[in-house]
Amino acid sequence: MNRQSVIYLFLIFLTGFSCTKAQKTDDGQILIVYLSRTQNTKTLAEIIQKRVGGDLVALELVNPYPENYQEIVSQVSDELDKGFLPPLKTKIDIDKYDIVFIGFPTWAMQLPPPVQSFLSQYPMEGKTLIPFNTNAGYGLGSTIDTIKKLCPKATIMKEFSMVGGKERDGIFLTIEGKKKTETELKVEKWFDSIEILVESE
Ligand SMILES: Cc1cc2nc3c(=O)[nH]c(=O)nc-3n(C[C@H](O)[C@H](O)[C@H](O)COP(=O)(O)O)c2cc1C
Repeated sequence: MNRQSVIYLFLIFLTGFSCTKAQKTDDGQILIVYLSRTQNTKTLAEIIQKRVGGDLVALELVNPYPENYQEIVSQVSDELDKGFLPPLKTKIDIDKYDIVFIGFPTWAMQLPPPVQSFLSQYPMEGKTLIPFNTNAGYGLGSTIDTIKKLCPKATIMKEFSMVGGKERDGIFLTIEGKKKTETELKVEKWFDSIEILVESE
């Protein structure tokens, strides 16, 4: 084995080592919380959890949204106009966590009301907040700005965002098969850029 191969193997070992450390979440250090309707953001949340460990929690509402797409669009638009924060069924012992991944779809180019409820309830003071998002191709809209406003005392890291479903066009879960594998690689690159493994140790 030449010197280059030895260094390469050593780097793989190091990566594996830090990954294992990051996955030690018995102390409940990492929370991955998400809102998802057609499972794209949920799948992304699971990919993140597979990589860093931590507790995975879905945001659930006291009064769930309608199944029908037009009805949810109209209800969400109304809630956003009024600044209504829907009550959450999900309760979290937030003090247990230092690092919080927050996952959400873009809704009406804004942060979905349930995620606004969550961050209003838990403003993440002193925590590291890492946003991740799926959308129908129109991007993040004002979501990150709203997160910054709701969490002025959190350290907010660079988000991960990708195209998920297009429910309006009858396209639901798309992060599966080849696209899921590609997403895993993109998430890996994102981790390299945000150095989460270094920060979480
Ligand atoms: C009420 C509602 C509003 C939406 N508004 C937008 C939007 O403004 N921009 C966009 O790109 N996608 C929009 N979408 C599409 C979702 O962001 C996209 O399908 C996302 O991948 C869904 O994530 P999920 O599968 O985790 O629910 C909207 C979807 C819903 C249900």
